[in-house]
Amino acid sequence: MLLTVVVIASYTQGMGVGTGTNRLLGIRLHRDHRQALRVRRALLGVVAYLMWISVGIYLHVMGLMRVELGWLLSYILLTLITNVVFLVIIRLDWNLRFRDPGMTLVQIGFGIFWGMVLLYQAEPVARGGMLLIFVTGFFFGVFRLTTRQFLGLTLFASLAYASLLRLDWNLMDADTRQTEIAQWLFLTVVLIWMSFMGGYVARLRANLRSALSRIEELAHRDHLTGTGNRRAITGTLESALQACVEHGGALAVALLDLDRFKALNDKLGHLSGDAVLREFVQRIEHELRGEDFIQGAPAEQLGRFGGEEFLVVLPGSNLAGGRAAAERLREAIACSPFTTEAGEVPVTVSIGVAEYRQGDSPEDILRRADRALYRAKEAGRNRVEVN
Ligand SMILES: Nc1nc2c(ncn2[C@@H]2O[C@H](COP(=O)(O)OP(=O)(O)OP(=O)(O)O)[C@@H](O)[C@H]2O)c(=O)[nH]1
Repeated sequence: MLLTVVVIASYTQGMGVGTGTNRLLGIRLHRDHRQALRVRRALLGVVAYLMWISVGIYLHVMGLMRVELGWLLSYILLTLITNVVFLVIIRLDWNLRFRDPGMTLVQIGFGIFWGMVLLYQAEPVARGGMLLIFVTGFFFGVFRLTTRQFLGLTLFASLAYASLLRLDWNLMDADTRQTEIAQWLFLTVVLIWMSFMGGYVARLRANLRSALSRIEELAHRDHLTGTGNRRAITGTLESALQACVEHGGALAVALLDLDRFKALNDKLGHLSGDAVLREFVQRIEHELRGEDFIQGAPAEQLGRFGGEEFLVVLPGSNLAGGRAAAERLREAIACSPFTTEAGEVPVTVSIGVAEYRQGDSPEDILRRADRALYRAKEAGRNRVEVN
């Protein structure tokens, strides 16, 4: 009963209504998103087995199975145990040690095995219809398996069915033999076709995944300097603020603005200005190296906020720590001239620092950093001010 509830919860989640259902039932499939997906897929496998078992029960009632009820009950028990083992492996994260953590090949392999066992015990007259359901098990591989893996499974299924016919050969009359051979051929042809389709879909999926990650990369990266863009650094700031709200702790931000950059552009040209921006980012990133973790996850710590304005998020730093870090950054820029096509050029930066105060929104802390930056400019530039 519980299994059925879990299966339905996972199934409805797959249809987009499950988050609520699972929350309602107090079921959390897995703390890790990818593992939760694998649990969900394994549970969908259980649905497929339940369908298959229903077929077995129906055929038994109709007198089309060659076995007793006890055999059928043992079969049901063993297939469910197989599924529970897969679920436990995923829940305990043991699957992460395998080359394919989704265990797609193995799960389909077991599906074929158990499918064949039931097919063998069915009267030949029922097998044609059963094969229709049997091939649905292959759909689980459509998103994962390569054509070669699919063909391997096809060979396995085709040989298994051929062996089944061989075992039954002497019990069959001539008509049944003809029908069975035709069914075996159709099964093999359909599975070969599915192998190529499945491989094609898997390739499409891989292409889509790499295109998506490229788009994601582009959406978060500043084209000129290669650092995070405003969207990325704002995301970092929001996560860092959230971490402060949830776990306490300090947080400082530093708003950096290159000094008299317009004059530099006017004097040396825009291309040299661009080169300065790139070197600026390199120097700052070099200084920040090894500090880019928020709540244990890697995060973009520097981002281009506007034209020649950059934001640095300093998780764990209070105002004094933020000021010290900002001083280091200022010094890293002012310590030696920058190299451009037009020659070496001295560059300085003004920095405004603010720390997190309880109840701050991202805008609040940024507003205070901006005020401090304004004061740094007013006080003569190439300096750090805090607010
Ligand atoms: N080369 C280059 N220049 C840029 C880029 N983005 C913004 N700028 C220039 O940065 C300059 C910023 O000028 P202002 O806002 O007047 O500031 P500033 O000259 O740095 O003066 P202060 O900030 O007061 O020290 C403008 O001339 C922009 O054209 C860019 O991607 N490349």
